[in-house]
Amino acid sequence: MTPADISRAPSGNGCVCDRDPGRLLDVTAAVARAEALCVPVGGVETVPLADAVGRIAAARVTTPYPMPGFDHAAMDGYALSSHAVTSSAVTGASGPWVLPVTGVATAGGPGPAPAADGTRPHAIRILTGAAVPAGFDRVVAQEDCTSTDGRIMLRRDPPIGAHIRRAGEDAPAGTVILLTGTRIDARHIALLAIAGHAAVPVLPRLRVAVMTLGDELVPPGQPLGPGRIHDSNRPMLLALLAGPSTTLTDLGAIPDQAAAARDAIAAAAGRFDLILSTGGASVGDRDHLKPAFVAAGGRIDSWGVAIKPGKPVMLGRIGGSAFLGLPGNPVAAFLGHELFATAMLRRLSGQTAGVPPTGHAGHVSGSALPHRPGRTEYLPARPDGLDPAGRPVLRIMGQSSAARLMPLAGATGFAVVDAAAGDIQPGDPLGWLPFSCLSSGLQGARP
Ligand SMILES: Nc1nc2c(c(=O)[nH]1)N[C@H]1C(S)=C(S)[C@@H](COP(=O)(O)OP(=O)(O)OC[C@H]3O[C@@H](n4cnc5c(N)ncnc54)[C@H](O)[C@@H]3O)O[C@H]1N2
Ligand code: MOO
Repeated sequence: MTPADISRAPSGNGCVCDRDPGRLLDVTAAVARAEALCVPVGGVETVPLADAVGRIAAARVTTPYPMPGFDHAAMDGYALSSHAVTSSAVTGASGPWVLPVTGVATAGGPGPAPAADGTRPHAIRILTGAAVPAGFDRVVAQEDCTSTDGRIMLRRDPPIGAHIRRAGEDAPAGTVILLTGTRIDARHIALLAIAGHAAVPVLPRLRVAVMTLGDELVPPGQPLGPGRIHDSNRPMLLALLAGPSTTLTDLGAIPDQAAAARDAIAAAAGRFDLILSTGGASVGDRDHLKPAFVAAGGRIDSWGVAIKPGKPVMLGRIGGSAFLGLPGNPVAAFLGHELFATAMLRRLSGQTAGVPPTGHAGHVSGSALPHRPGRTEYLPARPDGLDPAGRPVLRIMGQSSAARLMPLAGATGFAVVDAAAGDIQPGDPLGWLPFSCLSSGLQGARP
């Protein structure tokens, strides 16, 4: 196909998709479509625990043991035998009681030897973590008794089970300790380790590629000519996407030429689970993304989402890859990652939904904000205390713009203005979408 042919392929609002091309998609519907373009990856790798942080569990894992594995002392002190009845409720007597101490149990130690004369001890010394020997049913902390000449004197009456952690009280043997689709973090590593698992089944890394479109783009470190800018979207997206569960490929900056965009997209098709681009997504004469994508053999699912910033988003599939075409404006590209790329990566890795695209409810605006009904608007913001009614307040970081990186850098998430809302007054409700790079990122798991 020649560049002239490519320029005749669908452009502007004329996407190859099954909806009214003149209408913008609602953000929740657009995220659902983005997810639906992604087929969960198969396959399993087994990795040692040391390499498992950030990977996605490919199967559920159970504990072969009860956790804890045996009854053990929760305090340093003395274990009392079940026949050393001290309770005033049982004996009618009241303390203090004096008991001989005739053995010792330490964590990991063999425990007290049986008495040669067959007598049954009343009390043994026991240290935190030591198995409670058979026949003992209470532990008294050493602070709660006095010890002299191999005897202890108790003033208080420890109830049955005092300071004993029971076998299986955390989880019985066979309990599922890791769900398929969980993004593994330090807590899961601890669970796997205590259950004796040295390795864990995880999904293969997701293959993700990033390209930027634009004649004006110059890599950081190289001199700028007139009208040129340093490419910030590609390093930003690569930084957002970097992690143990992805293998990233930098496809570089592609000039604003239809054939160059087509060739770059065709060369990437099918080699990755997800391909992201920024720029060239709008309706200008040099915005080649849509026609080039079609010319490369891609199927456009949808184009145009009712969000601000970042309206000209293209979703599609090409050669087995899901494709996300984001606008060039840096805040729009960042938001597109938060809304669409994170949802697509979750679906590819078999995870359940994370934060809804309209954010968590319950927050309010700290200031008046102009808003025209139509698009869901995302404003860089940060939490700023509670209002008199106890509701969390969001402070907007500077004037709204699709291109200003400074407010974004000062924010910890997006305040979300409902598409149907008019101008916002202080105290009006806003959604809250924390940045994925500040939280644990991909969330949720399926059983
Ligand atoms: N007539 C219309 N014009 C525009 C519309 C529209 O509906 N009608 N939509 C506007 C909206 S909304 C957006 S968003 C932009 C997005 O357009 P593109 O995706 O084609 O992006 P570009 O034009 O290529 O770039 C926009 C802006 O961002 C800068 N940029 C691009 N790439 C990078 C990068 N990798 N790193 C840093 N900055 C980048 C670029 O220089 C431009 O300033 O279109 C509106 N126009
Ligand atoms: O919706 Mo586009 O990202 O402003 O300016």
